[in-house]
Amino acid sequence: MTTHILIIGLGLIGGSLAKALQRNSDVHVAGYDADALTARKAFKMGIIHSSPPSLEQAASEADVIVFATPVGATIKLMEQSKYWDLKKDVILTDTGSTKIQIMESAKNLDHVFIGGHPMAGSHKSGVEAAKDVLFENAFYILTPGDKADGKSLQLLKGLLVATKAKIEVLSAEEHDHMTAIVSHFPHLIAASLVHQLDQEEKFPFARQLAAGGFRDTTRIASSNPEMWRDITTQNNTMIVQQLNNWMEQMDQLKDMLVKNDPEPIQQFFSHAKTVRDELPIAGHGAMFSVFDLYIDIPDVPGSISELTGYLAEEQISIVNLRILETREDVFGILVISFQTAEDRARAQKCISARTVYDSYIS
Ligand SMILES: NC(=O)C1=CN([C@@H]2O[C@H](COP(=O)(O)OP(=O)(O)OC[C@H]3O[C@@H](n4cnc5c(N)ncnc54)[C@H](O)[C@@H]3O)[C@@H](O)[C@H]2O)C=CC1
Ligand SMILES: O=C(O)C(=O)Cc1ccc(O)cc1
Repeated sequence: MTTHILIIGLGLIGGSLAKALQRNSDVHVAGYDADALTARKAFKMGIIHSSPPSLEQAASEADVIVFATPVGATIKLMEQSKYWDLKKDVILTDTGSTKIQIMESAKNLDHVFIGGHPMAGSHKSGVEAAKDVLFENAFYILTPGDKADGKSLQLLKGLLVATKAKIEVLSAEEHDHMTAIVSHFPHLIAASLVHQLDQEEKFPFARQLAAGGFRDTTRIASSNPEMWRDITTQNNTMIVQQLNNWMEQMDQLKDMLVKNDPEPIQQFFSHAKTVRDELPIAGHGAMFSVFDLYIDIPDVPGSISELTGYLAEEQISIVNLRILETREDVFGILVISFQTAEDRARAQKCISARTVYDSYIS
């Protein structure tokens, strides 16, 4: 029997999920977006099987409904869904980055709601950025509501196997506490570092100097501002708690810097390095899994296309490609990201066999 899935919101996450869920046999994936052009694009790109004109009609035919909208819109849609004519056994779920407020809102619904958060993504948004491999090896958190039973949870988990994500069940509180630390608060710090650069008036040239470290640390400041407004206002209490801890730590850091004693300063960096270096590597417990390969390439026209050409010939797929702007001399560092460790190992072998460039894993 065909399982009818409706995805509401066809941006980066809804589009990627739609693509991945299509891998299931006997599913029909319908997609709806408030922006009609986005829905049309998603249909043309083959991301969804159908693009129904009426949300309520599509919802009434669905066995599973996924809210993949910004979390503010998700809460509004959940409220509206009370007035939709839904199937009795429908499973409602979402992809939002926050969970406490969404699960609070779910308590008012008459149907099963299982909160969801695929913990992979990027600073990009929109249907054009959707990829069926986005969630592979990433954690996919589920927070079942009080009406969810073993059967509904199993059904949803079964469909999500197609994403190749690692599914974990957590409480909404556990989820929001941990994501505040590893995801939400870092976005605020990244944005605040960029603000600090923007306020630099004496040396406007500093922007040109903003190189590797600054760019790495602030990449996520390029994320969608509306999405992060909603996340920050919903997970506000946990984020403010993080900010309080951070400010306490900054006071200690300031004291240490005013004393300017080299020993504790080195200790500060050394402890951070140890913890950072011991973080689980991508694909083995990390939130966002990409497998980066660093390649020293000469700064001459054609070197990137030469490399990517070799990888294409050996049918090794690339997820992302960037240049670390760290140097002023003749060599640059090209960072190529792969979906799996196996792809990265094959790429390294291919590069060492076919070029003279040094490649390494950080
Ligand atoms: N961007 C990321 O890296 C990640 C985002 N998330 C969460 O997933 C959700 C979606 O995020 P993205 O796909 O990145 O956003 P997006 O901005 O790429 O896509 C959101 C889509 O929802 C549509 N939309 C907005 N309001 C709507 C409404 N009322 N009805 C129907 N469609 C509506 C928009 O037109 C847009 O196409 C958010 O809740 C976000 O917190 C979760 C994991 C990662
Ligand atoms: O680009 C990045 O590294 C991200 O931070 C992506 C991201 C954004 C929101 C989430 O809820 C989960 C992952």
